[in-house]
Amino acid sequence: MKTIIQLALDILEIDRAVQIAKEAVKGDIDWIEIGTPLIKSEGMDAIRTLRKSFPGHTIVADMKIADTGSLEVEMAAKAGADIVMVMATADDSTIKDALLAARKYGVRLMADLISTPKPVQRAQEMDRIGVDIINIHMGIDQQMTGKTPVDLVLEIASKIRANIAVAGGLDEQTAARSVEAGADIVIVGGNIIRSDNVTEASKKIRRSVDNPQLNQAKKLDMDEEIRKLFMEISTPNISDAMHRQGAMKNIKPMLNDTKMVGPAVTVQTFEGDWAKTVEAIDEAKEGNVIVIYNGSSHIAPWGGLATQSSLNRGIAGIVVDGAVRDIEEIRKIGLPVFATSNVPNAGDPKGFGEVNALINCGGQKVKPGDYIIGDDNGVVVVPAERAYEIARRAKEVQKTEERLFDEIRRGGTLSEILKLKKWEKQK
Ligand SMILES: O=C([C@H](O)CO)[C@H](O)[C@H](O)COP(=O)(O)O
Repeated sequence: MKTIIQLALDILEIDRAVQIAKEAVKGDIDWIEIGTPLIKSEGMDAIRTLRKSFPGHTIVADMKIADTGSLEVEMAAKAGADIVMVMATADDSTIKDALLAARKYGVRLMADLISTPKPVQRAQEMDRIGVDIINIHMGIDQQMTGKTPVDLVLEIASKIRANIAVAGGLDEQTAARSVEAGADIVIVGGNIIRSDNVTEASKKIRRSVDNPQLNQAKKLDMDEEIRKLFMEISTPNISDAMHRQGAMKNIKPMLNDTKMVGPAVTVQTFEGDWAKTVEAIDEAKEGNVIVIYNGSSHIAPWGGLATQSSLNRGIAGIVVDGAVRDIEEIRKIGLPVFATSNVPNAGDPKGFGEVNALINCGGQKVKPGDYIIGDDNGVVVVPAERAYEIARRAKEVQKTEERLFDEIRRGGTLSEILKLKKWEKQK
């Protein structure tokens, strides 16, 4: 059986959803899902509109039914859905009643295993009850913490007869791996709908599910993946993902077109004392960012010789809450340096302070190992324990913006496209 690609329209505005679906259909997706956010935003009219716009396509309504199974299946079916989704965590009575309604109105029932405590056991129960499709699903928030549905597909596929769908941040590689593991339907949202070229993104998923053996890229370890993601995204993307936490105040790049990512080695020093700052270079490992609190914008604890030494050690960059000097040499060396100011004066190597203490830099707490990302906008710090999650969330911010840029380039303004007035806080 040909693998089915289900496009998940997790978008709030119906016009944008229809437009994105048109572009995705050109890229050969099969089923069109009205995502839960769209249903919540536009109600059953979203199903009606997509039914009318795509008469030849299978329409899936991600109702995430948790109760009153029969009533909600009936609503979605009458609005034009061919497949209706129910939560596998719902009570068996809800699932059974939803199934009866599905049979009555000639639609199929898909059970979503999202947040199910025992997914293998629950998948078997859904299968016994007679649900048509079982969706092995890691929710968008779960994905941000590194969870993926692919391994579960392999575990469940051999144990049930129902068709298997899989969802949860799928891209070309994970879609291909899911097909190899036994998925019949791959559900893709973000990696198509937030692309600035929806048709091409859909075609890529098509190619990968049709030839899954050709799409087995090497899996990166967690640190490699965090670094790769942070290199691809901007500090504004990260600030958005952190709800405006993490940006350092008054710290500016000393170079243009600069980009820096790495775990922190921290230095606490006192005005103009450059002993610990320079010793930190020898303690740091390749790829680290040295983050210094110095507290003076007039006496520099950092300059050209320290920058050259850092380059030799493979250090990724330097951040100083304080001044630096030898700016021409720093520019020539090309290593990313961020500071509050540049001045002619250096201090003395007195030896006060500490390497790898908890410090405050640019108004932000920084502990050793926290991720430091710098670019032409400034510097942000991401706590080590949230690095993967924030990198993933910031990537989603970037993808959303890329798509919006594309829509604005075609004409219109940001507030028109987002229907901003409609979403202002109601009094
Ligand atoms: O069902 C979904 C989610 O719970 C939001 O409603 C998504 O449609 C599903 O996860 C697919 O989207 P991506 O994970 O962005 O591919």
